[in-house]
Amino acid sequence: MTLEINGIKKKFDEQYAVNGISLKVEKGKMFGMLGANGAGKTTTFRMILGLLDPTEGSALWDGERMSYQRTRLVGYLPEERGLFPKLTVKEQLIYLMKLKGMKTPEIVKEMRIWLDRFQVPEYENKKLEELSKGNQQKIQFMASILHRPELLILDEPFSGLDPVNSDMLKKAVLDLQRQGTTIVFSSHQMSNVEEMCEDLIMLKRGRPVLQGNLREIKRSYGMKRISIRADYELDFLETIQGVLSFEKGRDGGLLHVENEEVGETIFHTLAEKGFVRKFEIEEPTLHDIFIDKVGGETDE
Ligand SMILES: Nc1ncnc2c1ncn2[C@@H]1O[C@H](COP(=O)(O)OP(=O)(O)OP(=O)(O)O)[C@@H](O)[C@H]1O
Repeated sequence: MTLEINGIKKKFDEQYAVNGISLKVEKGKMFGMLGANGAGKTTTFRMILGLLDPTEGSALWDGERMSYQRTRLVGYLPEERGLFPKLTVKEQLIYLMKLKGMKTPEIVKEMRIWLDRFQVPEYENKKLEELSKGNQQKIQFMASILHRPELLILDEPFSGLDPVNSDMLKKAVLDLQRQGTTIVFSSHQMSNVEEMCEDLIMLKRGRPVLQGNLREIKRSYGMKRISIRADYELDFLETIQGVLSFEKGRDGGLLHVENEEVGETIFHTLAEKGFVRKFEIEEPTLHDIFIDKVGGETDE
């Protein structure tokens, strides 16, 4: 079972929101979709789910387009959370999961397992509006997975969660992956993608600007980051050719340079000037790469 997207495009009012994305996610893999606001992530998800028709190209799960008849196969955590504030947790999960073809006793059983796991068993009969935003999100997550989908699409699952809840959700997502669920998720928090995904795509204005295996991307990315500690003024580093940025720290700084050779030049320059307490060349973080590729701007 594979998620396969072939040259997908979506045009709204003469403008392409998604403009030629192709990718493959094998069963049991976790795939990250990154991009600034408006880059086309949600539109891509909606096409995978069959909620929007592509203008061109196709999105297939296990060789077929997603359709209402195949709804049980997929779970979706939408970015604009869609629960009923006046219904209790139990009422809405029963309503939503019946739409996925589950029966009430099975829903209640699974719901209790997950409420326990999320340490909120007392919420079963509470109205959604009585819950904090973070706890509402746990319920929304449950609504995307109680039916044990093969393919799980999570649009910004960690937004608005405190570190404890974020960790709890992260563990739950990783467990589902271990059990064989194929997961695609978007996040603005690069550290989560870095921790969880092997493969990713980075979008800018609906087009891929980077795609592939995260480790490979980092290894082969020209840009490097260098942490320096030295006892003398380092401002001159900014003027060296190939230096992309310099953030001054208390007794040193963090440099981004075009490539490793620039790093070597800097090392020799520093060594001639005096004692260097620390000089470390590292691969860029995903955050560095995102800023480099997408520029930190929004696409809207
Ligand atoms: N139904 C629609 N009609 C017209 N334009 C749309 C529609 N849906 C999305 N767009 C436009 O398509 C572009 C991509 O939007 P999309 O929601 O897919 O981005 P995104 O990457 O999910 O952004 P965010 O990170 O803010 O959620 C935006 O410019 C948006 O305004």
